[in-house]
Amino acid sequence: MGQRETAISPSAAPITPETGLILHQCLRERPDRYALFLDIDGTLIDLAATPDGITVPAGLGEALGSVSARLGGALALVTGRGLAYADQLFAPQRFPLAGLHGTERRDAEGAIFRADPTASFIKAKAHLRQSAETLPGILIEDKGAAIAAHYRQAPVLVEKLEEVMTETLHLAGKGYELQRGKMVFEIRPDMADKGRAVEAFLSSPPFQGRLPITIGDDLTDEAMFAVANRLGGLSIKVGDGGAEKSAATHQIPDPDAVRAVLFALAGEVRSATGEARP
Ligand SMILES: O=P(O)(O)OC[C@H]1O[C@H](O[C@H]2O[C@H](CO)[C@@H](O)[C@H](O)[C@H]2O)[C@H](O)[C@@H](O)[C@@H]1O
Repeated sequence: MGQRETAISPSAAPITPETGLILHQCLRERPDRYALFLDIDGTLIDLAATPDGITVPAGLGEALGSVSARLGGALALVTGRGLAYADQLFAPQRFPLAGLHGTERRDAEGAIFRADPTASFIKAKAHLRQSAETLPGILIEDKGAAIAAHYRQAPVLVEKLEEVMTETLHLAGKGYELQRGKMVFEIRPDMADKGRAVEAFLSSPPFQGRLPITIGDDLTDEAMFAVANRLGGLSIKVGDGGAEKSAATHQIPDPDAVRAVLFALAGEVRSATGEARP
């Protein structure tokens, strides 16, 4: 599981010009108008060599809690991680959350929506695990209703792994699709995506009636960018995405720049309410 920093050292980075300032201004000036949807890996938390190698910066969970309070609770995490994994990263804080790229979702009332893996998907996962034994460096992350195969430790195997994932998808049968991401292939149910998760959140309080601000760094985040664009919100891509095209209308350099805005807002909320820094 991801490491958490223990020292209290919220980022002292200045807010990055342009997008950082726009984001800060929207959330500070119109907290009743916007809802915030945040991806986790590569957006809130720096990427690491392995899925469990991530470090949650000190004070980040508390900062998210303060920003959420400022937005009347209209802050949700929308991630490829499972619900339980994402929750423990920010505990004791707990937020509305969409996991496995929207396959599972916990709304603001705590109601959970999820899909069970089919029997053919369970067999397909066993096939993938067995095939990966012959692919040194390929790391399998079984997330229950979805499964990821990471090639960050063995980039030369990308083509071979893609073949294995295509076979695995075939075995999984109807209702599943291949999701590409940063040095990873995933197989997940095709009935959900991050865009549909954002729409589902927006259909009930405290998100309802607000404009979505969606922030993410990867291909899976494109679905939520499209929703934000269609509804007149703000879509923000973290990093330049290399050769990948993005529908996002705004760009911010890196997770540090995202966190700078969140820590600044959280500090303002605490000053306004007279709360001590955690
Ligand atoms: O939607 P996200 O919150 O961005 O989650 C996407 C995937 O993130 C994780 O994989 C990525 O981050 C790892 C840790 O930094 C990195 O080693 C890997 O190469 C990245 O692809 C996670 O392991 C996946 O389950 C998520 O779907």
